[in-house]
Amino acid sequence: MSDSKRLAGEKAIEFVEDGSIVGVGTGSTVAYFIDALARIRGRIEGAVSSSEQSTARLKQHGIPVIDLNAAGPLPLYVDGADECDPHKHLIKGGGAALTREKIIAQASQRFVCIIDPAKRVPVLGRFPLPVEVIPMARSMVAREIVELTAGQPVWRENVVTDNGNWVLDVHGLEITDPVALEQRLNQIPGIVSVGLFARRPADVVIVGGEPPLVL
Ligand SMILES: O=C[C@H](O)[C@H](O)[C@H](O)COP(=O)(O)O
Repeated sequence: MSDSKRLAGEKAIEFVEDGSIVGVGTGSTVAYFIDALARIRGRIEGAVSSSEQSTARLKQHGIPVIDLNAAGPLPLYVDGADECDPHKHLIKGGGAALTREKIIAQASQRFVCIIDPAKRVPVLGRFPLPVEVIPMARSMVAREIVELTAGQPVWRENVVTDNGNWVLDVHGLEITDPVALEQRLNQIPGIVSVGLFARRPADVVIVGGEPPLVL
């Protein structure tokens, strides 16, 4: 598993443009991408980071971390996923970094998603859908989700996001229309962001293996 994550992360380096600022996601697969990026750090201007975790790793490698507001639109965003369907729609947020990830994905011209083969599914939903919520809205949002979907929201206790918020994981979904579900959930007050990347899916998916598969 970790070998396929490493192979996916290393393959993504081929998408990095010289002199650019690279958007960097979060997670164990991205950690391999950051390590590979370190080997070419002289060729890039820096990185925009989606989490404190990735910022720490980038800095350890001496890669300059640049504020998104100072960077403008990015040519490339590289990130992992918890699930990926055949339309490159994703579930993300297993590491609670979904909101900043979504912001950087939106700011990027090309989103390259790096996954191991186990992340590929025909229909999203086996992995519980993460939803970042403002703490005071947790119970209300959970009730709304129960009313709106067939899912069961579970509070991810003891987890506080980098933005100071909480996470609900919605179990038992079979997401046949990810764009519609993302839109509907986004309308509930108190939801900061939904870990569905359907309105802005990945552009390229790299599945780690020998050789890696580029979809
Ligand atoms: O919040 C975390 C991110 O969305 C990750 O990209 C996702 O959880 C996949 O992580 P990993 O590469 O560790 O499986």
